[in-house]
Amino acid sequence: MTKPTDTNRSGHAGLDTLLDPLTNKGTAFSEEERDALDLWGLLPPHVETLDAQLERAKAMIAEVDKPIEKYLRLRDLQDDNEVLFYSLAADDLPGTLPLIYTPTVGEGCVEFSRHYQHPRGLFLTIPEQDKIPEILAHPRFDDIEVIVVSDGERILGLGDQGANGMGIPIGKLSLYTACGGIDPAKTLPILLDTGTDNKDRRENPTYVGWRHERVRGDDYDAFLDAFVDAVKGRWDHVLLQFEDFAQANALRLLNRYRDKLCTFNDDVQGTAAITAGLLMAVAKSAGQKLGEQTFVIFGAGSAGCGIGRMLVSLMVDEGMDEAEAYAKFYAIDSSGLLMDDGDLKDFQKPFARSADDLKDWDMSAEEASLLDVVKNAEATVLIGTSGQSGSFTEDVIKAMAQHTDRPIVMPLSNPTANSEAAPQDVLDWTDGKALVATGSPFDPVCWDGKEYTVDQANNAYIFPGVGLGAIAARAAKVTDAMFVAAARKLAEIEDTNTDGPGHFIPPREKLREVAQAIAEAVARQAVSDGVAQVDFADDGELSKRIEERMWKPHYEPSQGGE
Ligand SMILES: NC(=O)C1=CN([C@@H]2O[C@H](COP(=O)(O)OP(=O)(O)OC[C@H]3O[C@@H](n4cnc5c(N)ncnc54)[C@H](OP(=O)(O)O)[C@@H]3O)[C@@H](O)[C@H]2O)C=CC1
Ligand SMILES: CC(=O)C(=O)O
Ligand SMILES: [Mg+2]
Repeated sequence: MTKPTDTNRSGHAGLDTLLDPLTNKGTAFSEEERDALDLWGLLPPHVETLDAQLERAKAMIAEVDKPIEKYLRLRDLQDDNEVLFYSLAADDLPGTLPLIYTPTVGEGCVEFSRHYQHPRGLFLTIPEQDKIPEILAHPRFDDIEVIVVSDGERILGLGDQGANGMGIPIGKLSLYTACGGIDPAKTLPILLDTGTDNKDRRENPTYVGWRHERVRGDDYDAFLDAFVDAVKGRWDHVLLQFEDFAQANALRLLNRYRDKLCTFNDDVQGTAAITAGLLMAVAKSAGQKLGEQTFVIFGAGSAGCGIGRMLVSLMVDEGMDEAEAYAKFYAIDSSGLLMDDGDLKDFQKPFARSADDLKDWDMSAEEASLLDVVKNAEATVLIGTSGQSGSFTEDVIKAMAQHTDRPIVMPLSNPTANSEAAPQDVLDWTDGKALVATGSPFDPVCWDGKEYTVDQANNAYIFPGVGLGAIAARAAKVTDAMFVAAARKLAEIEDTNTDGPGHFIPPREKLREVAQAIAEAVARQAVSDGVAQVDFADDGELSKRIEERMWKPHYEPSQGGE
């Protein structure tokens, strides 16, 4: 998160080394290092290896039961010693991910203020807008390569968490390092504190954010512009990932900044790529085209419509006319099925249906429930990006199974409690016919006496690789084609297994290999799109350069030490 500086902050260089999580090795400082850094007395005498520290850290996490307690211990570890934290993540990625990421990170955000202790990342607030360039100018940020920024307004499916949303940029960047191999010293989480409309947060005595209603309109835009200008002015090249902005801002800000710097919106574009990648893998395994499916998107917001747009572009690549591809979709928001005479947002309009489309239905669009839409549209793919727990009910899922042998059900909302359905239920309701992928991790499901893991369709499969590829290529901007390249690569990686709920993307254990493979595809696409600002002699050099930049947790000899 921060770059160690040469400045002697506490007046004791050794103590500064211990207090900085990027340089601290704790009990692993050798005797020579203890001499050189004047650490004697500041540490217990026994010198440990990283492996021994790891065993102790694992035991410390294992001894508490609740995920939030494990999360808090892991966050403490990260703030104390990043090498040890990432060693632990590497040791058991599938086990660590649900703690440092969805679902537990959601609770971590809700509880963020109550547990706030250590500084990590930057809180930039509207009242201090003029100070942004000065704050970013500090030499400790010279080497930053990846920033994840949120304004905390749409944290997973948990709504406005204000400054508590900082847990998300921290969690996403932990995955950038654990999966994408980005050196933690080159990552910077940022929370733009523009107030919160969550009264519970604002009025809670422990709340650490700016106790002000959300600033909107021109003042919000001016603040965002000031921030983006400051980022552009500060670094020759940096990747800026927007995360968990509310619908009114997500796509709007993406369109505002996407041609100005290397930036993307993970909820819009990363989510689209994981969903499209998985659906392409399904189509490939069935020898079908995407265009043979009929899609219902339940939750026609940033993520849902982002998914729809990418699927349309892929169907057009398959040879379908664009209007015909849009006609494959039925999209629903909290007001119901999107209709062309309705009050729609611009990004929703291409997905709208006409009265003529519904002429054979027994009810009006206003009366049509999700069940009615699924039945009448004969949906084969049901995507949930609504944040509404349990909305894929038994009758909805059974209705799908009546007109397709292999209903594809994707309850993508996070965290787990907000999932539109539980995979075991979906399997039970369809006599094991449904293919299921969820946004948050679920326990393995059981069908016909066999246990199956469930694919996790989460943008964690995409953003670490896209980010790594974009910075390796020093991409001036992130093109849509780079996300399509990521989706296509994902679809290529894994041999699929159509048993039970299906298995179409690599398991979480392989997220680092996935990120590396995607990074190569993305960097290659950046070159062919003319946005790369470095040359690669050939594909081999591109792969080598990406592999070489992937940081692994290890201790460097400390200055003056061995
Ligand atoms: N698996 C993954 O990788 C990802 C999952 N997600 C998840 O997707 C969810 C939505 O995120 P995002 O798209 O950014 O949020 P948005 O607020 O942009 O979209 C939510 C959509 O759901 C609709 N909705 C809300 N309530 C209902 C309801 N009762 N019936 C029908 N539709 C409803 C909203 O309608 P309206 O606008 O009318 O309120 C809106 O269209 C979150 O839970 C998030 O965690 C997001 C990104 C990645
Ligand atoms: C995964 C993710 O980005 C979200 O739920 O917002
Ligand atoms: Mg998100």
